[in-house]
Amino acid sequence: MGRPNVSDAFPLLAMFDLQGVQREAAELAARMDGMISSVIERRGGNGRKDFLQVLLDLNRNGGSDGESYVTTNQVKALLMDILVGGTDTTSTMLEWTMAQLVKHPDAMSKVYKELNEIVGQNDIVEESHLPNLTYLEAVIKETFRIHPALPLLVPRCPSRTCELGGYTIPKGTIVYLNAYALHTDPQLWEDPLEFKPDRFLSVEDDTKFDFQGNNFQFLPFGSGRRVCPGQPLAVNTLKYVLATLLHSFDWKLPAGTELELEDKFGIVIKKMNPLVLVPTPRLLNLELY
Ligand code: HEM
Repeated sequence: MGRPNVSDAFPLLAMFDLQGVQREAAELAARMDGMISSVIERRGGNGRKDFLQVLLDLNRNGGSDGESYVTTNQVKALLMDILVGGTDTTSTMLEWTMAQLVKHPDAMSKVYKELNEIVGQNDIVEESHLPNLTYLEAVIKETFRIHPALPLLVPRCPSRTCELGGYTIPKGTIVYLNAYALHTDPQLWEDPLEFKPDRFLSVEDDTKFDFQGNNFQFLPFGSGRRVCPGQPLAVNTLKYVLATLLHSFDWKLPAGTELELEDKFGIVIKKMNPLVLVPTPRLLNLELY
């Protein structure tokens, strides 16, 4: 799954399902539905208060207002959204960020310096450190700029004919928005293909390039009403996992190997070859591991 489907670009071909994507998707959806149903059945009412339990309580008892009720199918759809939307994207971005840091030792040293200052080598990374890791955040933004996980975002389809930038877009047209082209447009970015995290630190207004899609120059999570609903979770997870991996270990390529940054075309743009790195502990107190 996750590969491009020719029927998305040529809807007339959809009925033929030339690549078998629709059939495969239906089979996978049925398997995932089975998996999620069994998780829900096994959960019962064991008092754990996590996201699933909140949804199940709403499903079984309704909200405190007696109205905010969710159906079992809605619970399943939400879990499916998190699994499908949140796993490949986050792990892919983690891999790209580590690859860019290994490729750019200057940036890597600055991340280590920041971690030493903010966290310290006698401590482990806590959620409270994350807002102060500003250089790491710039590294993440620069990686998102050069490697947006979903370079064409989610396709749009206007429900009525509209005018946009002097073009008429007929009702029902499938519109793709090329975020990668915006992220690497030489009219918008200086040295667009160079990895330069500092560009995000030198802007005076730090909300100029936030992750929320308010600036059409930078759309790693899309924009508007289809903007990624998992954005805050994704950014915090990425920051926390990266900070912990980098703070705890030095990372080197295995001897005799070279790093390449080739990508593989798909709905989520992944590295062509998986990144392989060798970790060496760097914390002063081994009990922290
Ligand atoms: C680094 C991680 C992630 C990246 C780069 C990413 C990126 C995106 C992008 C670009 C879109 C399309 C937005 C648009 O077209 O305007 C999207 C949609 C979506 N994302 Fe994410 N996402 C990430 C993590 C997550 C997580 C953790 C979740 C769930 C917990 C999630 C759930 C979704 C869903 C459900 C949609 C579809 C929204 C809709 O069509 O209305 N994503 N994501």
